[in-house]
Amino acid sequence: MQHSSITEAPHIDIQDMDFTYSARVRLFDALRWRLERGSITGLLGKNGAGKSTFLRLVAGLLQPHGGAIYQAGVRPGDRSLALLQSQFLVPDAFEFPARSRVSSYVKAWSAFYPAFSFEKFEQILSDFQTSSARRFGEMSFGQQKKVHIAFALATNCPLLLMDEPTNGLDIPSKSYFRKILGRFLADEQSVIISTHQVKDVENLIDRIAVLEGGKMIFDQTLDSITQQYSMGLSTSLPEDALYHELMGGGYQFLRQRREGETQTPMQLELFFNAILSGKVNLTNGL
Ligand SMILES: Nc1ncnc2c1ncn2[C@@H]1O[C@H](COP(=O)(O)OP(=O)(O)OP(=O)(O)O)[C@@H](O)[C@H]1O
Repeated sequence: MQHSSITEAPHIDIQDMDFTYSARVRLFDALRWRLERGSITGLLGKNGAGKSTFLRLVAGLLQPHGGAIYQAGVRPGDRSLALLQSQFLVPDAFEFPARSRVSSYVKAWSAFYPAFSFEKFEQILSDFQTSSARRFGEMSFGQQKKVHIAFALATNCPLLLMDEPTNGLDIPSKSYFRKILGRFLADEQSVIISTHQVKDVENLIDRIAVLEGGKMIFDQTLDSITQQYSMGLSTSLPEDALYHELMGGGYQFLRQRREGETQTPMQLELFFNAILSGKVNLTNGL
């Protein structure tokens, strides 16, 4: 059902969405998911789980074949001007015009985004040690990706969708990426970052959503996960471990948090592997 008030509607509301690229393979099957405003969500899933497709559906670049998607109460597939001005997708693959200078490209395209901040754009590019005086044709893929990320943040759109944004970034730039998002996002903005490189989004995201087998099989905030579960390293395997991995001479384990026990830090990769192992019945938050 379409929401009557845009401000009351969840930021994203996906109702029994089906999607398929071919008659043989159904990629999403009655997928349900809701996202309230103001979080940085890590959209996790194995290669081919459908993360890029999911972001394109949320952005309205693809249409669901069954069910419905609402973004702030409206269907993104209708591509209304108000919706296009309120979201920005950083795709995994892109091509900028090689002969254009970054500055002239940004001047032209920023006109579509009423809240665009040139100051923010220049600041982020400078933090990334990249200059808007350069032509795209002279820049590496990673440098062009930095322009895309800087542009996305400078739009000040309420919804930012980023498909594997750290692909192509070197190690210092990955760390800058995390700092920049922490520094330049407003509280009410929502960001969805898809990745299969879980470590890249550690200490950045505040919730995780996991795509697997055509559904969103898990969605919870990191805080609620660490309230329920303890993660750590031990030379002997705790009896109550729900999941473990061998690590050096010991075990990296996940178990239910015991009463009164201090919360342990989130170990994203371990937790993601535990979800995908299918061996543990974690509270999925859905
Ligand atoms: N345009 C297309 N036509 C047909 N099949 C496609 C198309 N795009 C993607 N697929 C298939 O849909 C599935 C999901 O692809 P998608 O790129 O959305 O996954 P992903 O989770 O983003 O993968 P990765 O982590 O490898 O980037 C894959 O099996 C892929 O082969």
